[in-house]
Amino acid sequence: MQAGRYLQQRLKSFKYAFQGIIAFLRSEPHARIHAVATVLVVAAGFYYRLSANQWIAILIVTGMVWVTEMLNTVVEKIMDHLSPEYHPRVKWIKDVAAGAVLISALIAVITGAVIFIPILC
Ligand SMILES: Nc1ncnc2c1ncn2[C@@H]1O[C@H](COP(=O)(O)OP(=O)(O)OP(=O)(O)O)[C@@H](O)[C@H]1O
Repeated sequence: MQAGRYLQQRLKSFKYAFQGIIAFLRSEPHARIHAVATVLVVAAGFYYRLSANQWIAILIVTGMVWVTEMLNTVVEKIMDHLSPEYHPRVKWIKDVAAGAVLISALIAVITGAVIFIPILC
């Protein structure tokens, strides 16, 4: 009985998490750009038969970009909700969150270049 209830709760949590991913994809144009980029990179990975290590690198940096972008969006929404008017502290919070996205995107681009440039040249 207890185990059944526990499992039901976990399944509900998964459902809410999936609803969050769908909400993010629906409402954020950035998310759709990431989705297209992810599909292209994965297709290129299969086409060029990447090694296991190359796949691991691609998956880690791709995941990093998605996670930082989603958390950055959450930070923006929280701040817009709590403090819609201009405030230097809000600027700091949003800029640092955007900086996290920029770092993950730069690392992803560099990793992609390290993997795909030797294959293409
Ligand atoms: N309430 C605010 N107070 C101070 N600065 C803000 C505020 N809102 C936005 N900013 C500044 O504007 C920048 C962009 O904020 P915004 O919330 O529009 O994000 P964005 O990157 O344009 O996101 P999106 O494109 O998803 O709307 C922030 O990084 C910050 O420098």
